[in-house]
Amino acid sequence: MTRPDFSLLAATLAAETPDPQPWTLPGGATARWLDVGALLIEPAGAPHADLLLSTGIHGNETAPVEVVEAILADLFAGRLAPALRLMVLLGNPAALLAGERYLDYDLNRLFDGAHARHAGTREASRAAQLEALAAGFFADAGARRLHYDLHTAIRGSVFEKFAICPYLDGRAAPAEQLAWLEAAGVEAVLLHSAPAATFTYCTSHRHGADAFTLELGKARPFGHNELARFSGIDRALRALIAGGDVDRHATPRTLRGFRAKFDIVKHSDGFRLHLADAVENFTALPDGMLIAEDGEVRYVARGGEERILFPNPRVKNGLRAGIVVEPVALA
Ligand SMILES: O=C(O)CCC(=O)N[C@@H](CCC(=O)O)C(=O)O
Ligand SMILES: [Zn+2]
Repeated sequence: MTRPDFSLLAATLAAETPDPQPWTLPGGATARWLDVGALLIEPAGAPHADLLLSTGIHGNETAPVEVVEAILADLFAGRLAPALRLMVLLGNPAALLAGERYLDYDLNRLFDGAHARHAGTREASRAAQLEALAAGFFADAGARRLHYDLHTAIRGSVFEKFAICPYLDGRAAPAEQLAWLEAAGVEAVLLHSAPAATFTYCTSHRHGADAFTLELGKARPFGHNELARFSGIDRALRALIAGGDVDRHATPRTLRGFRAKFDIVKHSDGFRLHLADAVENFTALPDGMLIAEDGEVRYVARGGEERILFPNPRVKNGLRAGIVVEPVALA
């Protein structure tokens, strides 16, 4: 992958109200800004799918922004011809500019209406705006609705690239999607066990999208990403956008499955996490280990099969400070 010659962040920050005038891309597709950090690209012919690609939901996670920028640069130059309807959303431009996960509140805890409980924060109004853009996009969509929300993680990980499938209200994750993720270099998938206020739960639950949060490596500032490490997802997205053959009967072969067993919640400033900063995502937790405690509440590992994901004692009180996961067979 080469570094893109188009900056979605710079283009987004250049105008408070983007020019809504559509323009034609080489090959006949059209592009237009729908709102701040929201681009819609429509193919010249009938679309084979409707794809929402979101990135920069967290302002410290910059590599996926560069992956998407490189794809956009090629679409704009006619080096890549879209065969699907594509909406690109740059989640939190102000936080990206600051290089921070968020400014006032974690944006990925404010979807599916949760923004109403945090009115007045900058992220609450952005979550409402992104939710409305997603609703508008999927209102005009066909049957094949996709949403990939691209992230990188604060910690290193036993599985460098992994996907998170939001709670599917009792349905199984589609095997064809899991196979696509595997082909994109994803090594493991976490299946959530409960609704959440994340962007992917919102688009899955409200709009019937096959939606996944993708964790593609370690979070680093702009200018410090090794883009070669993102070539798998880059290739897979380009093939999808170009309308490459999709095997609807494909099944995953090597992908490891996990399910969320319980959340570790930070209730107060007294929260203590008993894991060093160097502990990676998906590290196994020995039976009986005290993972964290908060006053009377103690989080203890049971059975020896459990692993830790996203341990973070610095989240706001009331939010998830880690997830304990366990292996599960993928159907
Ligand atoms: O590295 C971390 O601690 C967080 C990485 C990240 O932003 N993960 C997402 C996962 C969303 C989901 O559960 O679908 C998040 O925490 O928002
Ligand atoms: Zn993130």
